Amino acid sequence: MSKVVLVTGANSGIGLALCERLLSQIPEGLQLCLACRNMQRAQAAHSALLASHPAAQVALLHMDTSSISSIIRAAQEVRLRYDRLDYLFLNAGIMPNPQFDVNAFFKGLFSSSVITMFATGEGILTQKDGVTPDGLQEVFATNLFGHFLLVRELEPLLCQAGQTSQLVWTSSSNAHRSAFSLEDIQHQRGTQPYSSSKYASDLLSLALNTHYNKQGLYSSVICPGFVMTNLTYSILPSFPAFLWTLLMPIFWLIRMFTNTFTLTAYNGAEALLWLFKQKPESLDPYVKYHSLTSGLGTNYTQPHKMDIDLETSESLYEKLLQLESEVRKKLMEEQEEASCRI
Ligand SMILES: NC(=O)C1=CN([C@@H]2O[C@H](COP(=O)(O)OP(=O)(O)OC[C@H]3O[C@@H](n4cnc5c(N)ncnc54)[C@H](OP(=O)(O)O)[C@@H]3O)[C@@H](O)[C@H]2O)C=CC1
Ligand SMILES: CC(C)=CCC[C@@H](C)[C@H]1CC[C@H]2C3=C(CC[C@]12C)[C@@]1(C)CCC(=O)C[C@@H]1CC3
Repeated sequence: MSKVVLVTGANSGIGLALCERLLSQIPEGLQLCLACRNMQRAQAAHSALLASHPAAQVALLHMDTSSISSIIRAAQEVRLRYDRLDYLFLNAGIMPNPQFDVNAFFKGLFSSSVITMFATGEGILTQKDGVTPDGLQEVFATNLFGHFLLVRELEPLLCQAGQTSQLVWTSSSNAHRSAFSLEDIQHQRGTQPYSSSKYASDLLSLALNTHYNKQGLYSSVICPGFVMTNLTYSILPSFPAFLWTLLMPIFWLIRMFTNTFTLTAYNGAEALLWLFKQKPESLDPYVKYHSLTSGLGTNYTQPHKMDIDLETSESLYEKLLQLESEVRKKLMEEQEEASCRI
């Protein structure tokens, strides 16, 4: 039976590396669907995948995870195209306008928390968030809420009698409880929307397990480690990509002390691939699966307990359901208004 796999943010970085690795390891019986916001980049990714795997079944889907109407349209299209969905990789993510605190970085270098700093980026990164045309905070909408809505829209495919499906969230070691507040789930008031959105995805994954396991749907989270991708290049904007490459020897050295420096998208996708091969019933909903690379360059996956609890995850879930019904109502009103005008 052919497995249907949908990957958001599949045109670059970790998402694209996952697709490449899946096609290499599972050459037959895979239907890949690349869900991307930029169709030109999606087409380039499609061509690259087909160049190395000419017989592969790879389809493209336009999806902007920050836009409610785009998610609803894309999900409709998925329901028309496929009669099952085995894996949904919720990978698209942004970290807009990152601010790198150089002082905190140098202080951190000579402190006892130097390893934590390199492993999680804690204390050295903030971001300036924006607002989407739907009126949502951009990071929240892109990284979390759009994906939540997607899962809800694809429920009929994901929760079918007699089969299991897996959701896999690309979370981060930068997901900190301290950045998240139930009173401000969109992180309108803080300066760490990225960390907040990733912590929220850890919580949401737990809640989805609570509500959907009985229907055969399982959710897990991974951390790819520190990977050099478009997202990380933007952290030091005045630092062109080739200069990052020049830093590679330093990064390899740091990897001797923290195996979280996976560095390449191929390595970062390790835990995603590992999860693909697991029986979802055997996974621990309180655990984040980390892609790690040893000093000698060996890739492996390691589980780490997350700093999450059931009560907070349930409260977040309730709030997301509430927001979902609000945005759906608003969308209906807008559609009615538009049809009246015609
Ligand atoms: N790199 C790292 O060190 C780490 C990354 N992560 C997470 O890994 C995931 C992948 O990021 P990474 O590969 O590093 O970075 P990339 O920037 O290479 O990939 C991000 C992908 O998400 C897509 N995307 C962004 N916004 C949207 C949107 N609104 N709708 C649809 N797609 C969108 C991008 O599309 P486009 O090309 O159009 O921008 C791109 O394909 C993210 O969730 C990130 O938070 C987690 C921990 C560490
Ligand atoms: C020598 C030198 C210039 C080191 C680079 C320092 C920092 C730019 C990186 C050290 C740890 C990195 C890291 C991330 C971004 C870049 C660093 C802060 C992330 C926050 C990127 C996004 C994530 O989801 C987690 C990463 C953790 C580690």
